[in-house]
Amino acid sequence: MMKLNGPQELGGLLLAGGEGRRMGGQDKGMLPLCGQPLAAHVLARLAPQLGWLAISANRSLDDYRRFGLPLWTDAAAWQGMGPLAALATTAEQLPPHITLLQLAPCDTPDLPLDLSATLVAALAVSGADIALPVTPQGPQPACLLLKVDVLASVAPYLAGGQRSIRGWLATQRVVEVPFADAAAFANANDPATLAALAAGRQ
Ligand SMILES: Nc1nc2c(ncn2[C@@H]2O[C@H](COP(=O)(O)OP(=O)(O)OP(=O)(O)O)[C@@H](O)[C@H]2O)c(=O)[nH]1
Repeated sequence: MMKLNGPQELGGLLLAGGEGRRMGGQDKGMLPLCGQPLAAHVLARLAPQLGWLAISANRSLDDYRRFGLPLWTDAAAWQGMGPLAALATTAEQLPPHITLLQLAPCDTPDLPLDLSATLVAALAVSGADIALPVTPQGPQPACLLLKVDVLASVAPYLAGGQRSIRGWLATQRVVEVPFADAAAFANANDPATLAALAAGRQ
């Protein structure tokens, strides 16, 4: 069982429900990196930062269940609509004591260990509702931190025919938070990047 050492009200959601087209349709979170599934690496980076953690996945459910965390699939109404489908579903599943939610994709094994604390601090000083990490390579929307109140706006956004997480962010109060280390956000979207991450660990 994973040790969750962060503040009680700070939850996290591992986004693992994508189709992995650039990875030939494989379930990225379950691909091995140094003998462990990619998702296990991400969860190990997140758990010390958070008080609660859940997984959003649409296949390999028996494998994801082994992490011993709450697990749900995208609601039928939002299937195939991308990461916002996970958020629309999560809005209905979150325990009430969670007020802040950290997102992370299942394919970023080197996330900063101060990711959530940095984003929480930025939210507090800015008065924004969402803290968006920005590295020298650009914004990292799959790693944002949000106040759970904003989740209520996701289902209407999807119902209006839109799917883009960047488009949804444009409707929200967002503070951009710089992270200098782009490599910490490297994600194994395709076989070459996964191979490079593996080579970097040898
Ligand atoms: N729950 C859920 N998660 C998703 C969905 N689409 C993408 N994700 C997750 O969101 C994160 C970012 O998405 P991408 O990196 O584009 O992943 P992907 O869609 O599997 O990959 P490509 O098909 O190659 O674009 C990944 O961790 C995905 O697993 C979805 O429809 N539902």
